[in-house]
Amino acid sequence: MVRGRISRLLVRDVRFPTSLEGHGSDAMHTDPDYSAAYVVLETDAEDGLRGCGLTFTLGKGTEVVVCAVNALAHHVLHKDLRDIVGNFRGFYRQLTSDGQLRWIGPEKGAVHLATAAILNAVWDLWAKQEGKPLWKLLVDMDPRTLVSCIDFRYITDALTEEDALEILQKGQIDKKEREEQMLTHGYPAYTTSCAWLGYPDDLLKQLCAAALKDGWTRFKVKVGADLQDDVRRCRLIRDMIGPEKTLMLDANQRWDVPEAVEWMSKLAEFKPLWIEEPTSPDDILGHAAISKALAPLGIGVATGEQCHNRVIFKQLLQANALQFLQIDSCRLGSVNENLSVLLMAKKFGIPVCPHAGGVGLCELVQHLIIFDYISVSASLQNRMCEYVDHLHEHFRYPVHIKQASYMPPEDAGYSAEMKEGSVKKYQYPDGEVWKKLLAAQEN
Ligand SMILES: C[C@H](O)[C@@H](O)CC(=O)C(=O)O
Ligand SMILES: [Mg+2]
Repeated sequence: MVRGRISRLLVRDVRFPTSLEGHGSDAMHTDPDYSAAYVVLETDAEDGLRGCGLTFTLGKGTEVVVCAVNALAHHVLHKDLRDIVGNFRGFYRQLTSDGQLRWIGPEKGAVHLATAAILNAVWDLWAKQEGKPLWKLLVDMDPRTLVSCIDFRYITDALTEEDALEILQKGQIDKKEREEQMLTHGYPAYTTSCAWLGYPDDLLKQLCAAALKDGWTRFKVKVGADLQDDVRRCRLIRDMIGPEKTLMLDANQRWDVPEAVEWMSKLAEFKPLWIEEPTSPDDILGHAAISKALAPLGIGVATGEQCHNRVIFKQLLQANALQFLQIDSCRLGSVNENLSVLLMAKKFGIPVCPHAGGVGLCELVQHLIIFDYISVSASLQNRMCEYVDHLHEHFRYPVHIKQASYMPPEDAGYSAEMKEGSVKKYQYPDGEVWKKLLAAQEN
């Protein structure tokens, strides 16, 4: 069924001026323009199917990632899709081991984001050719094939191929029931849309009231820039949602380790479930120290949206440094590397609560977490997937939220395909939106 040689790779720099209204703002990213390095793969198979993939970036960072995608393109061009997916572990390793590009990674930074964009497009194409949404392609795949997509290099001290196989084989039990449950009720979500750091209090109140009306029960608030502001905003949201609903806080790496502990002690009265990214995403022992200090206050540590690769996740797990693990469909090396992290999380008994939002992240990551529930974790305890209500209108197959849950996508593919009209309009710098904005800046 898998067919065709990759005949063309096209990558576009697509940016949305979200910073103009403070959407997506946090304590470190004060002017985020949600953007994507958007990849389209064409083949010589005469089925008209194209593989679409992206990685999430912010504004100017996109041009760097676009360059990296072009630099990696020769690995995928003229390859037979059968050869790629037939030896997916080998292909993943080929992309991440490019003798020259590896020097500016390895498996991190712009070159890894570019790897994710390309591989996301490959998975989209594969799922489209099989006529299934990606989550279903994964759910129906036999455990050995799933394991053959994973590069275990650097993680065998925490997860061996045999461990992975055992977890996936256990995951086959009652799989059909869990699939039915997902199709009926969806995967539980939380919203970050009400409380970006740049939003004034009036807007916070208005958005929170609307979210409560729509049935949301879990809310994330951005913190970390100013303690008095945080106290005021947390009080406002906690008063509106009441004591029973769930509140999470996100500092986006703003603090040093002792500062994180001290600051969170002051916010503990608002009963947050977790503090997300309290410090540098690379500081594994720092996260462990914060976890230990905040445990008596009933506050967990969540991190992952800027964890470069499976090695960082392995160490966070080994060091008891996190209580909630946040995979990201575009930061890690696509489905391949995310599979290894989902399996490690299962082995260490840590719940996965994916990072979404941005542009396209909700569309993609819903597939991974639905697969995780059906075939790996088999649990919804302490688990939820982030949702952000921005930019879905630019996708051909946007997410479908029902009663604060992600409903499993039905269309074939990885839901990454953008509307061509949107790509043209928001392409940087020559899309109509940017031409106007850039001209206005000059005057
Ligand atoms: C810059 C992004 O909007 C970031 O704040 C997202 C994030 O931390 C989250 O969704 O969590
Ligand atoms: Mg975050």
